[in-house]
Amino acid sequence: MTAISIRGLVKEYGTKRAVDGLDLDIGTGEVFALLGPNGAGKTTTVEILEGFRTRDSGEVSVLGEDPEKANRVWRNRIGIVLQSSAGLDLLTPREIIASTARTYATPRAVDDVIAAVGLEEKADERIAGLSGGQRRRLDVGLGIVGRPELLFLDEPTTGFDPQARRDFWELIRSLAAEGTTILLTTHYLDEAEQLADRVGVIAGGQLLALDTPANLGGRASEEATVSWAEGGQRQTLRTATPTLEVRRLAERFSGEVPELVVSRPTLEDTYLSLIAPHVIDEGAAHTNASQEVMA
Ligand SMILES: Nc1ncnc2c1ncn2[C@@H]1O[C@H](COP(=O)(O)OP(=O)(O)OP(=O)(O)O)[C@@H](O)[C@H]1O
Repeated sequence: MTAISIRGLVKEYGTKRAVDGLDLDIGTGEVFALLGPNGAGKTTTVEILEGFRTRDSGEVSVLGEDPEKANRVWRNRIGIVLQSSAGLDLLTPREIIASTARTYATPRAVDDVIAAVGLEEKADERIAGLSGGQRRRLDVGLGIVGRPELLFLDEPTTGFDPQARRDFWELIRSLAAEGTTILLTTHYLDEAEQLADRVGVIAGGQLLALDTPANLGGRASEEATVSWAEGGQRQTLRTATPTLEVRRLAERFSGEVPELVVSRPTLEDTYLSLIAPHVIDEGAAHTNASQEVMA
């Protein structure tokens, strides 16, 4: 079952090709993360899927309909997280969630939405008094109140503190467990790794890579780096068999290997090397932070 199907999608702004022949299928119930540098074409693609922008060519099907021709019934089956609470400072979260709920045939209970986005303590206070992260949670609440089959989340956790991000990830996991299909754009690689079944990397309006977070760009089969301290220096070797190397080291040291670290390329390393040829700011593309796994 396919929730979203895209074939040969093209969108131009004047002479600028923002989306350049994109093909992509997203399955029903899948959590899919669209990654890419600024200007890659993510928002354009997502807004075409939401029916907010027209395309120049290509075929698009979202929940079985062409978004350009879709009606209100279709719109009620999708959830979009917008800056919906902006300009509503005098209302409370409970009031705006309740009034939004009334526009749907089978909405979630207002208290359930408030609890799902962790706004119990702020539910009856004016929106003017909410922090940036709390407003964003309210926006997410408004996006899920209609029990959408498909939820679009555009950079959902920008401005969240670390605990709020983790709470939000739990919310997304519970929505996914209920069978909601989720299309997420994010600049946080850890968010994609935590949430997504698959990730797609786009740059210049084209799909560069499509895989599970663990396998993206052949990451799972990349060599590991083993390093340790010896003779007052840091020793490093790259190997396809890190367990064997660690065992050899353990035998040589007769036990604990000093300051042993085994690391593999992180999703961020792989992502940055995929997009490097497409990014003008070369310096930013050569960061090489490796995830360290203590063996
Ligand atoms: N309304 C518009 N008019 C003209 N050009 C546009 C318009 N919207 C987007 N673009 C251009 O199209 C390209 C893709 O933009 P888009 O917003 O889809 O990228 P993005 O991947 O969402 O970027 P970001 O991560 O910065 O949000 C960019 O070069 C952008 O300048």
